[in-house]
Amino acid sequence: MTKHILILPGDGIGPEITAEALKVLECVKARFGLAVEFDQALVGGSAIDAHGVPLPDETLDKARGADAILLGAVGGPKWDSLDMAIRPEKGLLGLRSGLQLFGNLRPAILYPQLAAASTLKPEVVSGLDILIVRELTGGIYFGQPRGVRTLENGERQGYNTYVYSESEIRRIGKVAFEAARKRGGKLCSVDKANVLEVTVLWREIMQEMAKDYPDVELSHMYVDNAAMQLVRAPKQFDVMVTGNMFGDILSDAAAMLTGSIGMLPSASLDENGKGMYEPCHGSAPDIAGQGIANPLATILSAAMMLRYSLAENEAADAIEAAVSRVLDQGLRTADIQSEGCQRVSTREMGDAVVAALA
Ligand SMILES: NC(=O)C1=CN([C@@H]2O[C@H](COP(=O)(O)OP(=O)(O)OC[C@H]3O[C@@H](n4cnc5c(N)ncnc54)[C@H](O)[C@@H]3O)[C@@H](O)[C@H]2O)C=CC1
Ligand SMILES: CC(C)CC(=O)C(=O)O
Ligand SMILES: [Mg+2]
Repeated sequence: MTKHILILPGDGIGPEITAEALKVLECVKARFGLAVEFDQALVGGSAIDAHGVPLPDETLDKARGADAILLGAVGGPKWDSLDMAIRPEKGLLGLRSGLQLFGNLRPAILYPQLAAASTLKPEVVSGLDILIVRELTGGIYFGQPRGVRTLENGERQGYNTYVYSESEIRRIGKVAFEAARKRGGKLCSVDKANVLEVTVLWREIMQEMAKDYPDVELSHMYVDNAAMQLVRAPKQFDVMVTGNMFGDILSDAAAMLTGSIGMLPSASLDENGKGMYEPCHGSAPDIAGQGIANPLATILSAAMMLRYSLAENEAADAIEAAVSRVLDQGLRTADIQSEGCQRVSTREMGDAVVAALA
């Protein structure tokens, strides 16, 4: 049966990088005879410009009907960033919550060819392969009440609510424990249980769940220490599980260990394995339109999509091997450039991956 993939290019570098991922997907479709069809829709600023809203009903309907979604990135200085992303009913967060994509997998893997691009010394980072499991549809990004209010003394006050229910913690815990079981058997739960009650509950539930996973070694770490440990000795981690905001921040930090945020893919999954796949970075307005963005995080997200939502493991493996081959050839976009390597554009990088696949 034909599978339907919805591509949401978004804004800024989004259209540039998704175009390269689509070329790669078309190539594996032909090579492996995949029964997939592609459709596109607007989200973010491009949707505001066309329809006045960041998440048009048509886009949400198409997303609901698709077997998997590949997203570039949304946002930019032209649009109100809260409209774009943060208000739960809108934009990217509306898409994530509307589809119940609570399980965000963000693998931070250092390709050995990029050791020189990492911000850490080779001996600290070589062989790095960690998985950050981030809760994606709850926590402070969604908690109510939220807003800006005027106090009696006339001063304005901004407020948000950090809330997690037990069931939300359990379902992300399950994703993390299962992932740890399949990988190195180590899970570090990151919280701020010395200050925030919500994360005291988070820690308690992780401890309870650990009884069902005797093969997984569970540890706990406060988020401030976790940020420090990530840049001090990242290989101590195997799987990390944390809430929405902490995971957002820690994964950007982890990105630099791999050389660039342009290398970090992600999968956002619902309970049945339906998913949206996107690079961890944003729309990079500072480099949009210049043809210099790194498309590899999006191409690697497409590989995750084939593996997790379409069960096309061979095609996914082929894409990942092609990315590795291109790096072997010394081809680098600006963000991962190092001495002796050949600088290529976004399009040239996409073309090189396609050539490596052939
Ligand atoms: N998933 C999404 O759609 C996300 C959207 N955003 C939105 O993106 C806009 C920009 O946000 P920023 O905080 O600047 O984060 P950003 O991730 O877009 O950019 C941060 C830095 O990384 C660089 N960068 C990002 N992706 C790159 C790539 N593929 N190749 C080379 N360099 C890359 C950018 O040039 C910039 O210097 C904002 O409107 C923000 O709300 C931010 C994060 C995620
Ligand atoms: C709207 C933001 C939460 C997007 C973001 O920074 C992310 O998902 O990494
Ligand atoms: Mg982020």
